[in-house]
Amino acid sequence: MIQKIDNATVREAVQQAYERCKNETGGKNADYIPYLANVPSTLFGIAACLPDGEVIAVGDTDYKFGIESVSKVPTAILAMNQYSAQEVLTKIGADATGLPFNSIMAILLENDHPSTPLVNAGAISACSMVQPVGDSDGKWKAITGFIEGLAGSQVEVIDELYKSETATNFNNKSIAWLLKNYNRIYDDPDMALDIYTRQCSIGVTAKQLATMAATIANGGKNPVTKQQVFKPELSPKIASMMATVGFYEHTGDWLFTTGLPAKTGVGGGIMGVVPGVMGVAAFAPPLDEAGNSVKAQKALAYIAGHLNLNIFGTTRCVMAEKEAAQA
Ligand SMILES: NC(=O)CC[C@H](N)C(=O)O
Repeated sequence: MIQKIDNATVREAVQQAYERCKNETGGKNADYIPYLANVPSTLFGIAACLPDGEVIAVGDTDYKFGIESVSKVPTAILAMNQYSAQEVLTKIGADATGLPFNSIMAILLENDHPSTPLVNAGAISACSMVQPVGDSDGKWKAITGFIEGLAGSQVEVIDELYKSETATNFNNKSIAWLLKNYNRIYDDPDMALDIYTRQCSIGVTAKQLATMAATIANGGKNPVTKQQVFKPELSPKIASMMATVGFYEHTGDWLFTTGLPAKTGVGGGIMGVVPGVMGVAAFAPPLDEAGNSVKAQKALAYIAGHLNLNIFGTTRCVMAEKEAAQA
């Protein structure tokens, strides 16, 4: 069955989600990265980006927060776009770990395999793959340029966050060197780790995350700038990775509840992709024990349920305007 929705229905759902969730007090800011502990816990914003380029935004959607693990998504797409989906599958993998994002045990259990670019190990490996190999500045330009293409606007590193992460990323150092031991780092390990740490420290707004998600949902074509950012065939590849591991050890619960491929970050952001339909995002710093924003999960779960966005559902949601424009 097809269910047509229009921009006004989405606006209403976003507003309702905001009202329903704004007083939610569960969770706690990440504190293993000192900067994140000090971000105001009451910040809350929701955004959706539609195929015609309209960005719906309610709450603190212009606040720049640390993108953190949501950055694993653009870098995974970039690596697939530069090489191929198959090569990323062979060199990194696409398996859910069912374990925390920074798990060393997952690498050992997967028999030397980073498993997926959407956990720390695979993300550091993906950073090592990004071309030009051996050129830190060139890699950084490729990554930030790619994120800007997806978001349709500029991004920059939050310096204080980058310093804070660099001073405390001992576990990630172990991951980078363990992967080097297994020949799963395809450039200098310290450089790959630095690129990873820097990409996690990029500041983004909920509006930018929603636009990034919409570009993925729209087959790599940014609905705001109309620029084709990556090969269309990579959209289902990245959406499947987000669906299988986007919430780490809570991924099954999330997917069961919402049916929405999405990716979280310990900065409090969540980016959700509704393939062929739209991008949604929410931001609120307090996290659950797996490192996923409590309020942002509630808000997006409400929107997904209300608009029938479940990709496993028997009712397929489509934008009415889009259909009319195509007719
Ligand atoms: N889940 C996350 O957002 C983790 C990102 C963080 N920079 C880390 O590597 O620990």
